[in-house]
Amino acid sequence: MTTANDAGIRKALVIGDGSWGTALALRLASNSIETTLWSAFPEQAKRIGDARENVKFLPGIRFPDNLHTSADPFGASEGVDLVVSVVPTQYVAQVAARFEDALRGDLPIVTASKGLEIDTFRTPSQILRRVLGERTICVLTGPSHAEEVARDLPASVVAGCEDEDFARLVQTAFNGETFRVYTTPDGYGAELAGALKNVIAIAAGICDGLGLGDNAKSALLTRGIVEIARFGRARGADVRTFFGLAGLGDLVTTCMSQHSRNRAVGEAIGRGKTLQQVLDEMSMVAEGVWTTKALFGPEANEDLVSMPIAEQVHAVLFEGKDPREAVLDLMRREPTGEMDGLFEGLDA
Ligand SMILES: NC(=O)c1ccc[n+]([C@@H]2O[C@H](COP(=O)([O-])OP(=O)(O)OC[C@H]3O[C@@H](n4cnc5c(N)ncnc54)[C@H](O)[C@@H]3O)[C@@H](O)[C@H]2O)c1
Ligand SMILES: O=P(O)(O)OC[C@H](O)CO
Repeated sequence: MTTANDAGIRKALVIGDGSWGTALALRLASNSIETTLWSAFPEQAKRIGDARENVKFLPGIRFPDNLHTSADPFGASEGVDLVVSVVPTQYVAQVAARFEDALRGDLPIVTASKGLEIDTFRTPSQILRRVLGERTICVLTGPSHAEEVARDLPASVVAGCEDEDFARLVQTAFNGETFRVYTTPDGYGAELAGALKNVIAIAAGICDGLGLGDNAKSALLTRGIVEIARFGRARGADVRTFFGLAGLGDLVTTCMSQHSRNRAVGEAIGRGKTLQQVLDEMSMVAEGVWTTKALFGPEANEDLVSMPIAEQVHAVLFEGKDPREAVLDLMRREPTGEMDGLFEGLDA
């Protein structure tokens, strides 16, 4: 099997020192790539470097010798073969701007953020292209909680890029015995699926918080995937992507996992907390909150297809609707066909 070094990847930069950036940096380092984990905050870069562990966002995992830390965009970018952006979506633009002069013009980028920019409805890839200029971008996404990946528990993800050579390079860079990477040309669909599943995960958490049982949660997941796939199709994504690792796979993990921040936000709200109370208690990001907002912002509404679950999540999070009322409103809707409009006109 071709190794990352055989494929010419010897030095990597991971932008973003959260739990997922750290887990991905560890993954690259374990594939014998000299890796730098870049932090937006110098004191945090120093703290991680001194402790040889990301005590704040991924405690308990010791850094190997080939994993370095930095808060300097120029030093961190020097001589790198691979750049990975893992910044919470609302900060991608401002962080990318700090790398504008440091990253040479044609260097492709991997993005592993899962969200949508609130005011613009841009995906992380679109934000990166806008700030750093037109270039090849590969989306790395799928069911992958950092806490498990960092402990080398088996996981599978997908590397999505129209440039299939780059998707294969990314596959080689990250692939390993406990981390199996597939490729797909539908990077846009994979990125949309990864963002939208978080909205459904908040709804799943609300279900948990209200104690609605397993039938309700299964129904929610199944209707959730139909809903986000329909939206993806309307936006030009390949509907099949939503039934792969980036969509269904990640939806199941996020809706079921005790690690999921999005599910946890929903659960706390289902138990009676307000969104503000929940966010005040969190140091990590729950992207679904902002993606829900983006879905109902001016840039998304234009071709918003029917998204009944997302609509109710939006009403609960941002309009103070009682979650029990939201569930009732979902159940009282006019009965419809199960897959209406989803696969019409597609080849068998
Ligand atoms: N955690 C996971 O298991 C996981 C898995 C897959 C994808 N993701 C995605 O990865 C992205 C990063 O999430 P995470 O879980 O690594 O983060 P995190 O919640 O663990 O940590 C928060 C991150 O935000 C950064 N941050 C806070 N304020 C900032 C600011 N003003 N400017 C720039 N950065 C700031 C922090 O430095 C830190 O890197 C998200 O889009 C998330 O959806 C996370
Ligand atoms: O903890 P969450 O809810 O942000 O989910 C993290 C990942 O997207 C799971 O694949």
